Amino acid sequence: MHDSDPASHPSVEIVPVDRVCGRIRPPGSKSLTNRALICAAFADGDSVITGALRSEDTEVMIEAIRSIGVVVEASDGGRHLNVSTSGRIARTDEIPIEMFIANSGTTIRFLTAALSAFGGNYRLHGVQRMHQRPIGDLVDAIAMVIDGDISATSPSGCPPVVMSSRGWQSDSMSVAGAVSSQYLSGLMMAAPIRSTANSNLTTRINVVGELVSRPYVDMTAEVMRSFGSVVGVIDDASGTQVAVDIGSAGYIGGDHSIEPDASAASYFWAAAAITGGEVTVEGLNRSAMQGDVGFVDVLEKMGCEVRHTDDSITVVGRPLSGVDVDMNVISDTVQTLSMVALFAEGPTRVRGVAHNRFKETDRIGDLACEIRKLGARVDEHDDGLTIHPAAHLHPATLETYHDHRMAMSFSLVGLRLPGVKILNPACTSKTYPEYFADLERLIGHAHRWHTASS
Ligand SMILES: O=C(O)C1=C[C@@H](OP(=O)(O)O)[C@@H](O)[C@H](O)C1
Ligand SMILES: C=C(OP(=O)(O)O)C(=O)O
Repeated sequence: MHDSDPASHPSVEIVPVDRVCGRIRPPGSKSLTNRALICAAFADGDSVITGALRSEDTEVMIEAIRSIGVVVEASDGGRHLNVSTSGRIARTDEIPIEMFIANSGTTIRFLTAALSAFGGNYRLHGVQRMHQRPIGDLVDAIAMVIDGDISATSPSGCPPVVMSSRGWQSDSMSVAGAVSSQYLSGLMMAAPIRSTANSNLTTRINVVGELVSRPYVDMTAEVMRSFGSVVGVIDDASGTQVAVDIGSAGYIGGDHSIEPDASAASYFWAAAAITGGEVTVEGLNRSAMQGDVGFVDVLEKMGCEVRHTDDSITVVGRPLSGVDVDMNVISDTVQTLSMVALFAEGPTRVRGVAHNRFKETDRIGDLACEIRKLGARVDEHDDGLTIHPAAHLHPATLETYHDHRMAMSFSLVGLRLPGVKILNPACTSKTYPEYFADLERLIGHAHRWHTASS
């Protein structure tokens, strides 16, 4: 193991820096990689995915589709994927195929929907936390259309998911969207799989009630279109109800390139913001498919200067003021923003993210708990939190709750405050195994890796 390999160290301490300045291209988007893998796995013809993310969340997706006969060949450190299905993908109606999906929400939600449309016997399970993360609304939606049985077997409708399916037998379905948008995205991507098998009709999916994290649904539609699908996302006149129509055409294999991950980029933009530095993230622009590029708009509102080009977004740190912001559509960046808030003048109120309690950990309660250890006051609300910056923050040893975004966010405080130790830094492997190495390269010096946890 390498000296600075997070896996060999129970904690890491970031050595503060004056100003973070530089350019960086984060690894490929998790959300785009896993969508492309689903579409490619069920496509007619082979696909090539370039710029893909290699991390735990994409590896569990790749292993799962391999288990139904899809051939995935990785090269260039996992960034280049050849996905081949022709004549190999098999549906088994006998022994259930076991799929281990660790704690990847996208993988379990997208696959549950896709496999229910494809048909066969499956059991999808993960780590302990995955068995506490909801999937009941998706399972209920599928139960209404499946020719077969599906259930979520942990209390409160959580995985493992067990299903025995001969496909869908309806062209119309409804799903709730208040807990996660991944249910709708999963059903959307499943529709062409079912269409090729069973139907020449358009599939209509109605969203019942609120839909969180909306940009991910538009991303799903865009990726599907790039695989030949005809998709319409329809907002009613009041702007509160969403429905999706998906044409009967199946997926067609082809070449797809993946944008750098915008949620991962948020840490680097925030590093510029809190140190008065200047960081350019390459490979992203205002019209990226990922809604999380909108994080820079919040930094701009706090006082930063933001510059956009066709192939980059730069943040220049300036004196920061607190904001009152609804982060429903960019909820993966709440932890990043909370760290920026600690260095702003005046409080920051984050709204609209009640669904953050259902992610890798409770990203409201657990986040508040760790921020308080640094000496700041935090009010916890049902839908978010208010952070009151303290005149003097103090060093602390911070828990990460097996949540990659906790570890990556806490590294930001370490850029300004000596003595911040982050426990279990290896948890960034869920979406960004090289995070600490990339941060080191950007700031130009090494972190202190600890062999004891405190
Ligand atoms: O569809 C996706 O790729 C994602 C949707 C979001 O989840 P929710 O819809 O549960 O908010 C986001 O938090 C997750 O990291 C990725
Ligand atoms: C919430 C996340 O992931 P998922 O829901 O895909 O596990 C995340 O990456 O922040």
